[in-house]
Amino acid sequence: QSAAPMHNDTLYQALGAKPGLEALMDVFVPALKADSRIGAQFKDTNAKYLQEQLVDQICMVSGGPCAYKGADMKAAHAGMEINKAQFNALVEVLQGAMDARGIPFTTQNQLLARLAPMHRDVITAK
Ligand code: HEM
Repeated sequence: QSAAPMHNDTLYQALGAKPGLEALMDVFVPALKADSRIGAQFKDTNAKYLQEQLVDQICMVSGGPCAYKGADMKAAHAGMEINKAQFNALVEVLQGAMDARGIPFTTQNQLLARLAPMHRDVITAK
């Protein structure tokens, strides 16, 4: 059986495919909960569930063979009054996690570029 990808999965592979994303989320979600700026917003969040959703979502947006089945970004963050500073804080925590996992800077920026448009659905406060 040929493994010819139906689409470009270069970014997914650069992130270490499924094992790489799982390892990244093992660092990222605890770091989010520990963050002094936004950690409190995740205090009641089930880390395992969030990690699984993020693995599937990032797998999908990076071109991997996954289907994200969680809530859409607008619904997931509705009523949270997330502002731009909080969004940027999450991005910083993600950068820190990617650094800790040794993900190259260009790969980091490619992922961030694919997540950035989600700000329209996530940020609902000034
Ligand atoms: C690009 C930016 C972001 C992405 C890709 C993202 C992704 C996600 C995903 C996939 C979920 C799970 C949805 C589900 O329940 O099915 C989620 C939930 C959540 N997100 Fe985000 N998020 C982003 C930004 C933020 C920011 C900036 C905050 C707050 C500072 C935040 C706070 C939360 C919280 C509190 C939950 C709910 C977890 C729970 O159910 O307890 N998110 N997010």
